Amino acid sequence: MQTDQTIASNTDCITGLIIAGGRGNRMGGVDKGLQLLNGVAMISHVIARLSPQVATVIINANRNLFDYAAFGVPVYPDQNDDFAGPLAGIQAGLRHCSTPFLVTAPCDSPFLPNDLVQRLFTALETNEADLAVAVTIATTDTEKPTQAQPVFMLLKTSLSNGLDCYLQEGGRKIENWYRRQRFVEVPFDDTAAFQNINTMEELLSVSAPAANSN
Ligand SMILES: Nc1nc2c(ncn2[C@@H]2O[C@H](COP(=O)(O)OP(=O)(O)OP(=O)(O)O)[C@@H](O)[C@H]2O)c(=O)[nH]1
Ligand SMILES: [Mg+2]
Repeated sequence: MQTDQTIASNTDCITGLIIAGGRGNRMGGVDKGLQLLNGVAMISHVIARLSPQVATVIINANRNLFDYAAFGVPVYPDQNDDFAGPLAGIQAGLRHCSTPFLVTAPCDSPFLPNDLVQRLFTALETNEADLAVAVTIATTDTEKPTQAQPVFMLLKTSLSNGLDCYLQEGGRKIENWYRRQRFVEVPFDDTAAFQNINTMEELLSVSAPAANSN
């Protein structure tokens, strides 16, 4: 059984990487992590949720690096400036990670679960995997029964060289990469916690309930 002490020591060996290196095309090309949600930058919501779950937090961003640095955590851009996708952000995170594990989360999912890291870590250890990925379970019959949430993953830092090779060879798809590893998919039934904000309409619609709530 997992005690408070083992959970605390697990936290010590995990760095949290918030990936904010995208172009934000669907939001009109803005830097999504810096957009305000209920008066606070989206990345601030992610930092607040993730930091209690890890030893230290780092940010991957490709624009407005000084603005991101103002949140008080180290900021690292992708190795190249070709916007190669989230795996390039994970590569940057792995390069600057000094713990044996890295957990990743995107900057545009401000409601991520408070038990994300603990559940990914437990599944990784139990299954003797090198990588654990969150998967959400659909609540209605009409949706796909499960949906991988691959930007939410916990991985061993030792996968860094293999990821370098995959990117070097032109690999870009995060699912294709993680499926080549010893991986485990970890089901989460709270789909709302993984809500992803990609457009201005979505940003406004998630702000509204909080503003109207009593
Ligand atoms: N480091 C890095 N992260 C990226 C890149 N492209 C996307 N991401 C990140 O991957 C995650 C999911 O991407 P999207 O939601 O599609 O974000 P996006 O690419 O900024 O948005 P769109 O341009 O509208 O697709 C977010 O955390 C993005 O910041 C990239 O080229 N480099
Ligand atoms: Mg997104």
